[in-house]
Amino acid sequence: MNKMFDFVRKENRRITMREWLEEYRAERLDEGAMELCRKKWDSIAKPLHSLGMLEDYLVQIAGISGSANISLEKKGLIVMCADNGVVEEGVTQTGQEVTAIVTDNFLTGQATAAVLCKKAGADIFPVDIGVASDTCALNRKVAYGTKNIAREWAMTRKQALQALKTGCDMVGELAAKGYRILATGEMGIGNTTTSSALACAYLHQEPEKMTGRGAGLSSAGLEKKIQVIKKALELHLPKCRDAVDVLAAVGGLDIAGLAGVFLGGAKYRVPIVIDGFISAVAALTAVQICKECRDFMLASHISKEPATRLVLETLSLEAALHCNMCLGEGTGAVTLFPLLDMACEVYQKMSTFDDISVEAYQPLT
Ligand SMILES: Cc1cc2ncn([C@H]3O[C@H](COP(=O)(O)O)[C@@H](O)[C@H]3O)c2cc1C
Ligand SMILES: O=C(O)c1cccnc1
Repeated sequence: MNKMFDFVRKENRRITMREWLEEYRAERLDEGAMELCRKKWDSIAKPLHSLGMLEDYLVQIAGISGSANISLEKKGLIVMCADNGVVEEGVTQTGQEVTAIVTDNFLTGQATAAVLCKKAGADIFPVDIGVASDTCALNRKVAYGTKNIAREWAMTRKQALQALKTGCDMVGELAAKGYRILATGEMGIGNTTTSSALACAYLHQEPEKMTGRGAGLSSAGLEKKIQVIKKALELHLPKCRDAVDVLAAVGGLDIAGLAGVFLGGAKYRVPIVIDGFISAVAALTAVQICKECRDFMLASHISKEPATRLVLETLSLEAALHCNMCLGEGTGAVTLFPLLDMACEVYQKMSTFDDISVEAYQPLT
């Protein structure tokens, strides 16, 4: 047994983090439930497939939950909050202390995602998975921030695995409490830098193409950010053996936690909504670890960060919203909730062709 890995209790026996990952199994979509859902849509008194992607989202949700009887009553947003050591390279417009302030604001209702959640009827679950100071969020701290990727690995492989498991377990806990759909969000100054680094590594792209201005970086700052990502990739990638190593080397605890949430979606049959660029990179990370978990993801919007399209294309996922948003926190993902609720209302409540008189649908002569 490798002493490097922590012991955790599972099913009355002790398994290592590594064994946890090896034992992880994604469920498969329920084709029967999807077919029933499609048939129900086609029976509703409206032109066929006229709600377009809204119908497709619900078909996918039926496949994920394993039932054509869809309910989105209980909705939640998991926000993974963590600091990123690379901030000391000057790759962001604001300082690291903003992470803790916004993290606390999720619970007081002052952060943007909290306002949107309230309006959308969703509960918000901020998780402190690695903020550099103590916060009021749910304490699942793996470390007080990561190391600077321009100099060393962001975290150890063990920490990356712990963060993955933390995210996966969160989905299990919320599924047990009746949550039927979960959105993903993050708060971590500097995490567009780590996201771009991961996207470059997984998609074999150059930083120039995959790097944007994050939360409002100057042109000089953007050039610096690209050079920092280049340096980190050159320094660490040759030593990485797999996707978890890449995550540990140039990622962050926020992204690792979210990747775990995506793995959890496929394990516990819960639809997980992708937010913007950072969340999409976490989804990509999860798919590098287990490709089947992709079927349990719903894309919400296309972030303004330039690499988002390529990441979503790689995942073969289409997003309904094109709002030019670039805020993070889960704001784009939560914005999809009211649309899904409206689709659900039509799906559950509208008359079918069988219910109504067919003559009413005959053209007037
Ligand atoms: C006040 C404030 C609130 C935020 N809420 C989300 N982000 C977003 O910006 C950060 C990523 O951008 P970068 O890599 O440039 O730091 C993340 O924390 C993200 O969620 C915020 C950023 C700021 C400044
Ligand atoms: O798309 C995102 O996730 C994003 C973009 C900029 C800043 N924060 C988040």
